[in-house]
Amino acid sequence: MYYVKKTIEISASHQLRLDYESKCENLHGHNWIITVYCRARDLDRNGMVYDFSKLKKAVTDRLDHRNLNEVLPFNPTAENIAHWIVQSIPECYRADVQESRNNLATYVKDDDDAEGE
Ligand SMILES: Nc1nc2c(c(=O)[nH]1)N=C([C@H](O)[C@H](O)COP(=O)(O)OP(=O)(O)OP(=O)(O)O)CN2
Ligand SMILES: [Zn+2]
Repeated sequence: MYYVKKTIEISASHQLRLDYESKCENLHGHNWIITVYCRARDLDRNGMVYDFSKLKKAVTDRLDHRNLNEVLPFNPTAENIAHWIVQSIPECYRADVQESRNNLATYVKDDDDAEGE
């Protein structure tokens, strides 16, 4: 199995919809660090699991310099964003979404989800 990992930095705002009072319900921004992990049993005809440039583009085109509430159809928590990235990129099995130095969420595809790879 081959593995690649790409780290991408984006700037984006969000506000969380929560069932308790929180400052995070106010619109605010982060310089997010997103790490995308991909794997493939075989390389493509270019000798790659997934082109690093294309991985960056897949994330930045959709999220960079955006209000995440406007471009994502779910509550934009770090966990939900990590899950969305894994679902959006077929070769991706894990995503780390870091809001700040202190806050990081990871989603890892279940083995059950990986059937048919
Ligand atoms: N499990 C999650 N908890 C929180 C999320 C999240 O996505 N998943 N997001 C937020 C907010 O986006 C907020 O920006 C971060 O809040 P907080 O940790 O309180 O930020 P601080 O800068 O005050 O915390 P430091 O510890 O000083 O970095 C909230 N929770
Ligand atoms: Zn936030």
